[in-house]
Amino acid sequence: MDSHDVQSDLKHVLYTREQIADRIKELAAEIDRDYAGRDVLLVGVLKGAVMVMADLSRALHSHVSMDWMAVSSYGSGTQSSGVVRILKDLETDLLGKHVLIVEDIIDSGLTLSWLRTNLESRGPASVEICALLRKPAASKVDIDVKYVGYDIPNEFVVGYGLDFAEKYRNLDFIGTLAPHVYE
Ligand SMILES: O=P(O)(O)OC[C@H]1O[C@H](OP(=O)(O)OP(=O)(O)O)[C@H](O)[C@@H]1O
Ligand code: HPA
Ligand SMILES: [Mg+2]
Repeated sequence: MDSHDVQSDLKHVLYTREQIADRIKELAAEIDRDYAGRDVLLVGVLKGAVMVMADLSRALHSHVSMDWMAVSSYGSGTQSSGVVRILKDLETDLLGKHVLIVEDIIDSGLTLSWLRTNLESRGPASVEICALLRKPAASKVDIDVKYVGYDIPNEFVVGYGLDFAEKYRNLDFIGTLAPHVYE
């Protein structure tokens, strides 16, 4: 195949679309149980969390609203800069709301640690986190994450919303990137 063949950029598949769908249904069942009788505001973190948000929200039976925030700490590299910038803020007033932050991945944890503190300062009734992936070995800060899909090894992953230099977000599975792509 030519140099645009996506498969040749990947080392291996970590989770298939079926595995992701099953895990998201399990997380949704937990969330429905925990938030029974309460309205939830899902806050999706653009752009990585788009796929998780779309599938998780449709697997939930609770009443939910959705809003979006865009923050950036990575630019086009594979290492977090640690400097978080708000690129787009929420449109919703968080006062008295039960907020559930929806993320694709916790890597260093710097993005979510900063975001949680930021949202907690806006007077919500509660703030919890749901992240599909977490890399325990890469953690630079302790964060209390209530819902985690999978703990994964410390390798750069792409697909299902996750990018490398804005590519691969549209893959319907999660895979690890072959080193030749970023070295
Ligand atoms: O735990 P951390 O080390 O902070 O990394 C995790 C964050 O980095 C990625 O987003 P990025 O800033 O690349 O933006 P994107 O979602 O638009 O890809 C990812 O979607 C998380 O938001
Ligand atoms: O492993 C990753 N892949 C894609 N985006 C990311 N942002 C933080 N970690 C990652
Ligand atoms: Mg990214």
